[in-house]
Amino acid sequence: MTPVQASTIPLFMQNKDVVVEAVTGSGKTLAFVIPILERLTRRQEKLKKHEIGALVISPTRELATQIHSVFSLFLDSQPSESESNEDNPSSPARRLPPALLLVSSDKSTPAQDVERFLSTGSDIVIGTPGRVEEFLLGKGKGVVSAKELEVLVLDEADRLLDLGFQATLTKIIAHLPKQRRTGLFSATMTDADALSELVRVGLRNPARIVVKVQTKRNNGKKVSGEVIEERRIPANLQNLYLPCRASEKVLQLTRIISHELKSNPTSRCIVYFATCACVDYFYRVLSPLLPSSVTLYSLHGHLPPSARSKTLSSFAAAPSASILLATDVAARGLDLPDVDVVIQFDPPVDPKAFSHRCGRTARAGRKGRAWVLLVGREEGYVDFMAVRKIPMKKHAYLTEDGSSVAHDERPEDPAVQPILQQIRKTVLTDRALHEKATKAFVSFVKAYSKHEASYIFRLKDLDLVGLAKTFGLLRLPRMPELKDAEKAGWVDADVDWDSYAFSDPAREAKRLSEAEESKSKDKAPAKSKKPKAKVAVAWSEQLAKKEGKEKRREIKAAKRKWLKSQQTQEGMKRARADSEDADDWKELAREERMAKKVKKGLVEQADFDNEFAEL
Ligand SMILES: Nc1ncnc2c1ncn2[C@@H]1O[C@H](COP(=O)(O)OP(=O)(O)OP(=O)(O)O)[C@@H](O)[C@H]1O
Repeated sequence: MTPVQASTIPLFMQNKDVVVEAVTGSGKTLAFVIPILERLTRRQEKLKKHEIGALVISPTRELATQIHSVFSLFLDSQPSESESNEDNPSSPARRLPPALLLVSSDKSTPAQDVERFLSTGSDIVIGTPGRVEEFLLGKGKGVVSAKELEVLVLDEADRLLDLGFQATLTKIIAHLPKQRRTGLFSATMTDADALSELVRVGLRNPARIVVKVQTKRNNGKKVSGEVIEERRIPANLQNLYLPCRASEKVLQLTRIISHELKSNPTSRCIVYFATCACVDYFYRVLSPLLPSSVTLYSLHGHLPPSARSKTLSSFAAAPSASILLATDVAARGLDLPDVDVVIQFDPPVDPKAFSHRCGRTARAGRKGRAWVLLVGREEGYVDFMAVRKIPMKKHAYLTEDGSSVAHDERPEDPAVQPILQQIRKTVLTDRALHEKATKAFVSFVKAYSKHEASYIFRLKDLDLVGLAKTFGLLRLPRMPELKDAEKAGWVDADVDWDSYAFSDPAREAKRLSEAEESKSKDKAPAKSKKPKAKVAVAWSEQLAKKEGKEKRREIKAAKRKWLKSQQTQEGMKRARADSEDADDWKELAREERMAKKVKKGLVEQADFDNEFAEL
């Protein structure tokens, strides 16, 4: 057993509630899987077909799926009931039915989940909060019985609570019997978290298990020469930060990858980006910048569930040099085999995610290396993390020939321009890439403004022009943050915007017909540019119009109020951030289009104000 298993399993078996904090990759999953199996196989009475005996809730579908497969390893290899009795007639152990997985998927609806449950009679249920709620209190209400439930486990408990699932969890817990064992597991159950959340999730007199990692560190000063350092990351993890300019981030990313591949040509690596749009974009433009042996994969929350599952299994099975570009959807819990390197293009918005991201490597005693790129005053993050017992070591800037130089006082790397040209060359092959680039850039800036360590990550310090270079933008997007920014060193790409085409024929045809339409509108007699003459409107119609406007205003106000109330649930806000980004983006584009029409006199200012003043 690993240390966390040796300390947790006996306590969980002895009717103790547990709160377990142990570093990533230390074996927490088996620390609850084994007691659950032990308890259920040793029950005096077999559970009835509609009864469940154990429930495991996890924050993401990927993680729930992984936990389900760990249970399946045991459940699929049980001897048949007659076999086990022949071997050991006195053994009370009984055969358990397959475990049930409840996650959102494009293959199964909540109603089908209940049907599956009734056909298999599962004793163990694993799922994400929404689907579990639906199973116990929605479609499965009155069908599924939790009366005999013995164990509840909340895996990545701090994340579940951060994500704003409190209300859902409270409802689920209220539905479970009080005589049960509850376990909270995570690598980041800090004291404050644990204590405040314990009450909420209804643990009773829990045992707190904290497995610490201690390493010997030579401080070079004392005579004894060695001090013991406590850290919240695995002992075999080499945790590095690399300072560079904003304009050099992609360059350094590619050089780190090449550097790693040089020492291990079959390296597997995960690169974390801030948003789904960034993953989507860099997945399309990074390939030509990397050695041809590398295969890229992308994983983020906007991909359909089936695509996410397929990517994960292909990456896990990939025989050689493979790189997974991901958002924090892949930060926690995933036990991907032999990941050697983790690179963070940018530290995560939630500082807790930092150690989880790093922890996808150096698992179960294996070695691993994690890198994070830091720009300017972001170096303050190193001290910020050190206080949280996550030490980092500085790595010098990587040069073209693979050697490294000190970052301080260094002029911008001359390779920035060639790499910018190379990315632009790729972007120019498809107009859709230009859209993706702009969207990724804007989403990055928005995500940056949401960093929880806001005194380190300040929007006003962000070198937007440098960043635009690293993203390989063709031109700077129109956004308020860039209005007063210093533009020295920026040159728009030389693009013929009229002929710059989408590679998708349908999109290109649409673009051309729209361009044609707007050309013919421009050629139309000037009368179309004149403001529309006011037509006398009956007072009843005016009233109806006014009422309509008021109603719309009310709806918007209610929407704003609702949004505000949601924003109080910090985590939920973050979870939605990406999709909101997309909506905001659309809304901004619409606003810009209408503003142009106002300028041309095609739309009245009052109508514009009515539409957008409240946004
Ligand atoms: N006793 C053991 N001996 C050897 N390997 C083990 C043992 N227990 C677990 N492992 C392996 O260690 C790896 C990490 O385990 P697990 O995924 O449970 O870590 P974790 O602590 O939950 O990590 P995270 O916090 O990242 O979720 C897995 O591949 C697992 O199979």
